[in-house]
Amino acid sequence: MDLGAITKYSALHAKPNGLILQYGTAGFRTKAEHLDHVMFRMGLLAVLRSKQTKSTIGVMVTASHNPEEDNGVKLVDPLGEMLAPSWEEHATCLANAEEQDMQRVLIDISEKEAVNLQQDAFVVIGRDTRPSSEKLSQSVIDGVTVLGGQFHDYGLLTTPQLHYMVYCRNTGGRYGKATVEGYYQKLSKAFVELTKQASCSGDEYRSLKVDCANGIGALKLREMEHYFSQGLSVQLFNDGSKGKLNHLCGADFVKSHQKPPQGMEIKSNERCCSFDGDADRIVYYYHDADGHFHLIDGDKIATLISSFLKELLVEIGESLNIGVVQTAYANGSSTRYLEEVMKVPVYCTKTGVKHLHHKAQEFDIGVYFEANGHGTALFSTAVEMKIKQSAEQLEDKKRKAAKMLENIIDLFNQAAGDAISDMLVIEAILALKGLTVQQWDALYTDLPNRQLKVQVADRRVISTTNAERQAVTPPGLQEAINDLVKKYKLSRAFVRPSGTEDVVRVYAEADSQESADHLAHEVSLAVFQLAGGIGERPQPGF
Ligand SMILES: CC(=O)N[C@H]1[C@@H](OP(=O)(O)O)O[C@H](CO)[C@@H](O)[C@@H]1O
Ligand SMILES: [Mg+2]
Repeated sequence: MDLGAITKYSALHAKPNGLILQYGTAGFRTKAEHLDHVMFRMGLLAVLRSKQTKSTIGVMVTASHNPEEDNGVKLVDPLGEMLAPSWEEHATCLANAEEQDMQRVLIDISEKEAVNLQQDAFVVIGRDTRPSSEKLSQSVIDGVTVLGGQFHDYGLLTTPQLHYMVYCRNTGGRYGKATVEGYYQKLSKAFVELTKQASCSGDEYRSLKVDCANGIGALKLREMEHYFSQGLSVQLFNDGSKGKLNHLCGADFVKSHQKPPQGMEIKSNERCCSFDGDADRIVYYYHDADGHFHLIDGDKIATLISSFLKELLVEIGESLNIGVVQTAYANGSSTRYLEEVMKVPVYCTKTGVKHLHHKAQEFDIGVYFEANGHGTALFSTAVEMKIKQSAEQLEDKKRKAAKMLENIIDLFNQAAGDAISDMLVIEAILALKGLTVQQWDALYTDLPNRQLKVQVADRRVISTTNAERQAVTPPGLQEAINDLVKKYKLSRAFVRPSGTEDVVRVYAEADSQESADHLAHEVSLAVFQLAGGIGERPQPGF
């Protein structure tokens, strides 16, 4: 470690005095102008992690669905997954060290993690389309080079594409080729094969309107579209040519406001979807003949996918264990449908995809989705091998189903939730099953629900248990919630401190929108009173 060089370069990426940031659910995220030193230091950290794991590590510069002025950074571990929790702590320490303490913190991390500093390091970098991203990714590169690491800068990429690259590079190309071209080819080949097998859907089903949140998804989908145009034609909206990133559009806007994005004209019963700013989330929606908006969120996507996979397994005659992983935000109707109608076991984890991803790895086939549309399906190596064999050995109908499953496996991005990959999976399933968007929506009816935010002095006063569904502290809060929930039918409510914003989130659902709204409001008041609310008391009405 050339400590002299590190100190010299670090001074060029100086940390603003007193600024403290946390490596949160999705890495560091804040106003772009506060992030230069964090980027440089994450370049350093990625080199240490790469040396320690003897693998390629990824660094993604993005702030996903946040406003255009924000930015962020996260590290991607060897198999394309999120950074290990112990390294999240190192990331926080390193990002917050004052200039004069930097060297010591770097040495501490190296010693604690037994990093062999003589080991080679390789880091791959990607960035989204924010105006600040190019310069910030250059700061990451500065950090990588000053510690003697080698790197490949992919430039503009969706977040899941970067996860894919890392996974490919660390598995000797078995997962796919670590190029954008390789990504397009792998997914498109699987998709076109699948749609060729679809007999029951006419051309009218094969087109889709896509709101790209004025982000990277637009660029990448445009590059990719001709690879799969045989199976699907996409019409892009909010492609970044005029609107602002994530402003009044994108998956997060559509899900949280439960209304269509601006800048997209929707005719009744047309199938539409929205990506978020870095294209790792997707939600679907349509207007019915009466002009009512219908949202099809991550829960319904998980239901469509898991029911299709289950049907294929039955046809092939394989009894593999399949599980669905959700968070407390999953609509109660979806959980009930999965468990009672589909007879699929459902598990609930804490919020944040890393928790869902890890749980999903426990099954032969694990399908995980957050209600907001971030998710994918994971297949164990044994399952992949078994299905490949079946696709060659079995007879006729069974072989056809095995072949279909083989292609579906290839179509999923198993490194991370991926809007483009999920979109193609959904389109393939709808085509193969001959389902319209309305028929898909009709699988079950969502319980009306409401999400609210409450400002408190210190959100850490709220601690939770049971996958965040019950509050342990402050005293009396859970009892108050229990009493309120009892007043409504089919009701459920919980509160938790957000991991990405300085707020407490309140979630409520009940048998009518009015009840869900009332319950959410009453729970907000309880939080305000018992957990140190600040500012104006929560007001009714939305
Ligand atoms: C209710 C909700 O949607 N929460 C989001 C949000 O986390 P919070 O910890 O709730 O702020 O951002 C996370 C990162 O993008 C995402 O994983 C999660 O689902
Ligand atoms: Mg995102």
